Amino acid sequence: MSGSKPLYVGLDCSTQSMTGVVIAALDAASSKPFEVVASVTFQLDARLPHYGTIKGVLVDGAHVLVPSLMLVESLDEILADLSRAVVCAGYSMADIVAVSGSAQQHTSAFWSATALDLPSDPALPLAAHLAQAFAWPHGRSWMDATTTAECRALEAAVGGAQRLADTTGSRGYERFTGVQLLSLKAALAPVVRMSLASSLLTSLFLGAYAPIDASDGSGMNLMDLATRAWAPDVLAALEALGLPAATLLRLLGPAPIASHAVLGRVAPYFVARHGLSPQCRVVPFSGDNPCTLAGMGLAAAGDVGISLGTSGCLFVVAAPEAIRPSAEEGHVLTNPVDPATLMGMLCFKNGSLARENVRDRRANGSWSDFSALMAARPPGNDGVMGFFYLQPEITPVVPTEAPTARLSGIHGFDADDRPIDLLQSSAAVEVRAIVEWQCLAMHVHLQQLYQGPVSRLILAGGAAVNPSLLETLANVFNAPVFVEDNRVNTAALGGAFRAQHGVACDDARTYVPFEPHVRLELRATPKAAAHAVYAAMAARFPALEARAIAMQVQRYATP
Ligand SMILES: Nc1ncnc2c1ncn2[C@@H]1O[C@H](COP(=O)(O)OP(=O)(O)O)[C@@H](O)[C@H]1O
Ligand SMILES: O=C(CO)[C@@H](O)[C@H](O)COP(=O)(O)O
Repeated sequence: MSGSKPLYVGLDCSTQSMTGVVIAALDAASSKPFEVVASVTFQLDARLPHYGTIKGVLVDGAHVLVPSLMLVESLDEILADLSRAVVCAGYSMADIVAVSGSAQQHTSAFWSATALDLPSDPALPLAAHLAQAFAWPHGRSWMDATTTAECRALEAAVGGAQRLADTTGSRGYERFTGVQLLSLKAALAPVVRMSLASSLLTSLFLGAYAPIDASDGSGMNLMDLATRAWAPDVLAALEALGLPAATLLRLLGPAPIASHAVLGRVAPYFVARHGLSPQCRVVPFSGDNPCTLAGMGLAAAGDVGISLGTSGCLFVVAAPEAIRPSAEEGHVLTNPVDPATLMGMLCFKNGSLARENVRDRRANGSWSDFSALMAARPPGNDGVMGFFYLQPEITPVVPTEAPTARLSGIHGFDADDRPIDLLQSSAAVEVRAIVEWQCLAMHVHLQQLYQGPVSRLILAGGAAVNPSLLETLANVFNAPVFVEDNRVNTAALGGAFRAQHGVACDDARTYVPFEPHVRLELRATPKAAAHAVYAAMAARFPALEARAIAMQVQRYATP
């Protein structure tokens, strides 16, 4: 039976999980602009154990990899789950007007076939049919940090880190595609085309290699932020470093496409296998952070979005004249729902997995024990501060030639800034230290990227349910904390909004403003006394962070 309302699908293929959300657009008379009719999710490790991933990735020496077929299979699986949920809700998959979605940013896949060929038999799973379609079984994860030398070489070849940032929105970053491809330059012969995780999913839906969208394209160190085409001077610099521009352009495909474009209709395979309508439109997938921004409806000046997924990412929307890409840290990306504005972003790698490390060592693997330990110490931890580089960190950029893949360590300081061993402190001290460090790092580094006021924080991601984390963020930033009130994955919801927005733009044959009408729920409010404590800690933070990093660099330099 058809539910008769138009449906839009948003998927989110993140580091550890795959999620699907279906929304129904409601008519103008309704008090709500949309309703969530289905929402399904699974963990990649548990659902697809044959790929052997741990928390969504494979580690091979210093490299962090993602099996490309796992991404393919996760699409087939989530559509099967969604189709059951949609029918249960009284709708049909044929009611879906458009699909779009989000994927972990920067993660790559390398194709070997000249054209993407989907199964003609709908009974055949996608992954079985595409088993030979990739030049290598694994692409590089966004967590791969092995390309520090390539970052510095590209920056130098372009004319400096600031020049690369001014052109592409970011200085050289290890996980970005341009430097990753540079490190692979000697091995690229069998590769016909590369996709980001986002454009891989778009390609599957279309049944043909899809262009990369401009928002995920701005996280590659390859796209000119102003023209939204592949940057000629970066291509020339890469050629000078031994990666021919012709090879690169073959791999990348055409210039990035506007994130609100409709690229075509779903391939017949999805009609026959999953019951989608042959008229169902495909709007390009984008990165999970741009989609989270869309799902939060982040628009007002002073709104700061924070995604607490595997990584921790902050973002703000700014007019181009109000935000300058920095050679120090952070990224400027295009806004997936508004071509006239940009998205400033900071990313921290030591987010959820670092907290889990402390939870497992100190709190019996239990988030409620973790919160109880937090509550056992006062805000400010009596002056104790920690720095938890359990994996090579993205922010701040380490000012050294040392490969960041090898920099790691936990560093503690007492109230007088003397080094202490946090592993020897009480469980409560270490638990509070990691949470306060993460919140302070976000606050202090955001000020480097964005100097405007912060009127509210809007949170998303798996850890946005943790009350002690939300309370600490409110107190550190001195701002109320909100979450989107549908209690579904915000990146997937943003994908569904983007599918709907793409259709509106397609129907109007022009860009139309994005109006998500998101409703937010207040979850934490700042307390003046706690904020005063954190303001004093924020003042100590830069010098202690520099000391922590210097200790790591020294450790690396000492054989
Ligand atoms: N109650 C909780 N408190 C803190 N963190 C949590 C809690 N529940 C889940 N998480 C964190 O959420 C993370 C997963 O978030 P999610 O947004 O699903 O990740 P991704 O989108 O990167 O796959 C887990 O690694 C876990 O540490
Ligand atoms: O590298 C980045 C952003 O630049 C990460 O944020 C990835 O996009 C992974 O996202 P999550 O799985 O943590 O949501």
